[in-house]
Amino acid sequence: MRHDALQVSGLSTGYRDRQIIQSLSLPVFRPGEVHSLLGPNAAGKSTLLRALAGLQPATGSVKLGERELIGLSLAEHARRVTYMPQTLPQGVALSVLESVLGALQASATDHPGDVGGKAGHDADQRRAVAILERVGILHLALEGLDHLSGGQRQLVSLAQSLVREPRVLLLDEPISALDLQHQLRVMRLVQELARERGMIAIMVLHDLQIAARWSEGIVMLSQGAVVATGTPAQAITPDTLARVYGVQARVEHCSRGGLQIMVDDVLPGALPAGARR
Ligand SMILES: Nc1ncnc2c1ncn2[C@@H]1O[C@H](COP(=O)(O)OP(=O)(O)OP(=O)(O)O)[C@@H](O)[C@H]1O
Repeated sequence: MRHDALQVSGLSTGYRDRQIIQSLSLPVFRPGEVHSLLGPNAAGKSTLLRALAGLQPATGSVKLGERELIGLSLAEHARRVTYMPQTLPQGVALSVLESVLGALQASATDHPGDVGGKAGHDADQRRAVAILERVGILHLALEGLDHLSGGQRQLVSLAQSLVREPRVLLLDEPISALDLQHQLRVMRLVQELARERGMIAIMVLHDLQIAARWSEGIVMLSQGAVVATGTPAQAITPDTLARVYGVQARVEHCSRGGLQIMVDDVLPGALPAGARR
């Protein structure tokens, strides 16, 4: 297994008529770590993840170890970085197991040593079943994707990403549709897999409390720019919450190392978070 760090520097990206992120640099992401990307609506979080995944044009540098990812073909990029989108596409007539197998086979070139034929097929089946089991949805294996609830679809999307065993996993609001128990299970699973595989996980979250509990590092983004980085305690402070979200908040440090975040009010004169000033 390769254990390379991810280094983002001078990254710019946006859409045809509008630059969203301008020359953004981030602290190094190390193998085995979980990081959270926070910020208000429209801050540019998804745009940044999609640029890191090679899904939209960008300039600057995104290096995994010594390898520059910007400019790689989509297939080459996808061999190293997997992006879990906010939603699964609708109208796909596949079972859960078939969709996870499909995700694995689409990444077949990641594993050039893999055997083909029946042995290869059996190995893929075992791998898909194993990931369904770890995500806790093996009982849904033969269910059609279009018969699933929103939360179940989100778990399938996670399984499709994890089965590819990427070196960098980018998750866009992976727990937004999940109940409390599933939120905890998913965060724990991502942390475990990051450590087991030496994978770098970067996720967009809106729940600051969860981000603080499960992340080694935080990146706080506002209007396409980095406002704060560091450990949860360094990055999530009353000052950064006021600047980024326009709220008056208290942050208390718990004895078990977590943060307790209490939002008391919207600051007087604050624009809706994310609105351009
Ligand atoms: N396909 C697109 N074409 C043009 N502009 C876009 C496109 N997608 C997003 N944007 C714009 O880019 C900006 C950043 O959007 P982005 O989706 O990255 O924000 P975000 O931080 O992920 O927000 P949220 O928390 O609401 O999901 C927004 O102003 C949005 O309108």
